[in-house]
Amino acid sequence: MSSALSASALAVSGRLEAVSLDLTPGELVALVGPNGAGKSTLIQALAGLLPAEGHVHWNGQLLSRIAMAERGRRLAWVGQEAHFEFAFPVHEVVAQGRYAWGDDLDGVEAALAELDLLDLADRPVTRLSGGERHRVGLARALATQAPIQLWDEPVAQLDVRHALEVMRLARRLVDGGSTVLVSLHDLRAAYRFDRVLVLDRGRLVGNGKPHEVLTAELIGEVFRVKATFVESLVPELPEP
Ligand SMILES: Nc1ncnc2c1ncn2[C@@H]1O[C@H](COP(=O)(O)OP(=O)(O)OP(=O)(O)O)[C@@H](O)[C@H]1O
Repeated sequence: MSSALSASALAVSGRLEAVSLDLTPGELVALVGPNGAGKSTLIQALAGLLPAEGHVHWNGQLLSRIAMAERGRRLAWVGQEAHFEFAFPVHEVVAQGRYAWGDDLDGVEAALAELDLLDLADRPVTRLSGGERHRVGLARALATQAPIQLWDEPVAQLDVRHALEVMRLARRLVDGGSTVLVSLHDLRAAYRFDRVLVLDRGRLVGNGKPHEVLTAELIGEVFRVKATFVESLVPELPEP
């Protein structure tokens, strides 16, 4: 099996304990765990944004040996905080996703449309709502056209329709051969992923198919809640 991104014994002192995992092309992977479990730390370490022990390889190549611009073409990261310091218009922020490609604007318009930002394209990014800013961050990552997308809690602040659209986008990307890793707190949503990783106090305690990993027992141990499997309201996007 070819591996898009693999981590071996990835560790950050006090935050992440020797995590090893493989992310394969065409796979939609959820990362769950309680507050402080290390989800953001793991995502940042995988993206090479945080000094960490251990190794991250991209298709067998050490990520740290890959030049920055090349990394920017291969891997996109969306942080948990959608904070923008400067009042650039939304379309310019999204176009920043193209820097690693030498400033061509390929896909910027499509990314704006995908994240429902066309009407906000000229608005300074500092004058958007929290959810709108998150969508700008996602649009910028999408504009990179990087085959590995690492998204840290991308839907936590989105309304139900935009959240579903982001999940549909993630599914379309993996159907096209990309690898998408998404951290989230909604365990019901995690059930719809191809694979679930569970972090608990910096340790990877679950890695497998949702129904194998997200058992009532593990949920009880890790999240300290009682989980029961019942029918419930399921919002879905209407047929196109
Ligand atoms: N900049 C930092 N310096 C030192 N420790 C940090 C830093 N950021 C986070 N931590 C600690 O590292 C641990 C993991 O934090 P992390 O943000 O990765 O958790 P998380 O699973 O993403 O949590 P959440 O669900 O609250 O977003 C926590 O104990 C946290 O307090």
